[in-house]
Amino acid sequence: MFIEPYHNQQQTGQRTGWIEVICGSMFSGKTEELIRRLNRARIAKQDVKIFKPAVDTRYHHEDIVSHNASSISSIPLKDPAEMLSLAGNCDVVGIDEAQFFQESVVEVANRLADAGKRVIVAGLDMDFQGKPFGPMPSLMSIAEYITKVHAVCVVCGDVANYSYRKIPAQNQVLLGETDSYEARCRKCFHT
Ligand SMILES: Nc1ncnc2c1ncn2[C@@H]1O[C@H](COP(=O)(O)OP(=O)(O)O)[C@@H](O)[C@H]1O
Ligand SMILES: Cc1cn([C@H]2C[C@H](O)[C@@H](COP(=O)(O)O)O2)c(=O)[nH]c1=O
Ligand SMILES: [Zn+2]
Repeated sequence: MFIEPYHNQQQTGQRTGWIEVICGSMFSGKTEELIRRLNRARIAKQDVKIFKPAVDTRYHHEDIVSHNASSISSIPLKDPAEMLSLAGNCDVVGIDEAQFFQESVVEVANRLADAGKRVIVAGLDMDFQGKPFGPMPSLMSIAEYITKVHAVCVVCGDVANYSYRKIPAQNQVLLGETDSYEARCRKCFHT
């Protein structure tokens, strides 16, 4: 269980920012974990801003919705640079489906953290071919904290870290859920 780190701000008088990445396959609980952390921040009376790529219209145009139907409202964006102005004076920035943003989201996350904000990023670390997805490897490189969550392999019940595509499409971006994808372990992904 991830516990919010304690950052002593008394000594410097300045807020210290940082970046957390939540990664894993589809159905691994990334969105649930993101929502859990953001809800806890709100309980702590922190001002939270939440963003997702405009391309992700799967369950809802604006809300972030988990496969288990928990949800939180968010602002859909085409360009990650918009986060810099929209974040304003907030304490915490949440970003879901980060794999769909351009590489510039890496610089934006750094700038938000440098400005003293806690930045929590969730996204797929690998695509359906088992290849690193979009800006996720770079985001993991610059993050202070990384949490890899796991699904359950629907074939054998083992720990799953791959998103197996059930249909023949070869383009990297293809929105979908259980209709097009299933969580699989290493062995079942490759057989
Ligand atoms: N194969 C699976 N392994 C684990 N959870 C699954 C699986 N299939 C469906 N789920 C559901 O998905 C939920 C996680 O959803 P979500 O947080 O949206 O995951 P992610 O954002 O990583 O795709 C689980 O709590 C569970 O109810
Ligand atoms: C593996 C893979 C996934 N996608 C899409 C499918 C879903 O719409 C999202 C992932 O959502 P989740 O919250 O992690 O379940 O990404 C894709 O476009 N390409 C892929 O290779
Ligand atoms: Zn398996």
